[in-house]
Amino acid sequence: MALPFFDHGAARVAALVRPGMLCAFDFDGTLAPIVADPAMAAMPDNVLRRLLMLQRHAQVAIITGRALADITLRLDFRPDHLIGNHGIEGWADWERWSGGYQRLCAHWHARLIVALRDTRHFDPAIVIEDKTLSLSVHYRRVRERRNTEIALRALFAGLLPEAHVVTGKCVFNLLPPDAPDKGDALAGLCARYALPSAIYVGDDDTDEAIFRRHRADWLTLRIQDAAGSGAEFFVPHQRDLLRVLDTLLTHLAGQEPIRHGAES
Ligand SMILES: O=P(O)(O)OC[C@H]1O[C@H](O[C@H]2O[C@H](CO)[C@@H](O)[C@H](O)[C@H]2O)[C@H](O)[C@@H](O)[C@@H]1O
Repeated sequence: MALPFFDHGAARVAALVRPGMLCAFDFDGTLAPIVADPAMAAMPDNVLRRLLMLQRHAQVAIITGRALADITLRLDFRPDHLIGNHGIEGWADWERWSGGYQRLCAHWHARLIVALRDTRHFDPAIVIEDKTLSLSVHYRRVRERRNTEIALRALFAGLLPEAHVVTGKCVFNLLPPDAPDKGDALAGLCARYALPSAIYVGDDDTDEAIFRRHRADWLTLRIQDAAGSGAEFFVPHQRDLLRVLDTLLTHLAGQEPIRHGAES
């Protein structure tokens, strides 16, 4: 069970936070507030300012479910590491071995487009986000979410080869079954760059691939607690991210916390 970060996290932060560590974040719902239209998601300036300050003392990574082509356009800074498509995209050699994933996703995409044309069974507000190496099937704007979830799950169960389906916020993510996940991505970064420790902040089921690893050199934090989450700590709201970043800055740089308020 995850513990409230601001009540119970101090000792772990003091033990793990040190210069040169990795500070890694999910994007949607973590660095950027959730909005109804995925195309409108953006990181607020007060988050950007803190990430830039963090980069003076630590390496900053973003590990997102979005495609790299998409996330790159949404960032006004260059993170030290950027991994897309839930852990698949962004490695030095990923293009060499990702052709199979592209073909698989193109095949699923074609099947889903045909099936979703049947508006007796599927709400026309369902939207497929084609990310080349994975698909996201969004249903935020449908009339009946519960029925839509049931109908979509039945549709996905008929896909061959079978997809690895990860739920999210009004979305089903369809991933190649043998693809690396976010846990592999974070472990890969730590190993490749010999990083002394890592903190990871995420908000979603796709981040559980990191949370459930329970490594002593990782501190994991979920935005909004969830039953069964493997995260070590949680904070209740996305807006609490600012205080989390300030806590890290205070430990990394001995910096006075930034005042919270309208101008923060
Ligand atoms: O791993 P993440 O960076 O959190 O990406 C997860 C998915 O985020 C996006 O969808 C979610 O955010 C949208 C914007 O706030 C929201 O409209 C949608 O309902 C959410 O599911 C993104 O569109 C997906 O590709 C990511 O997989």
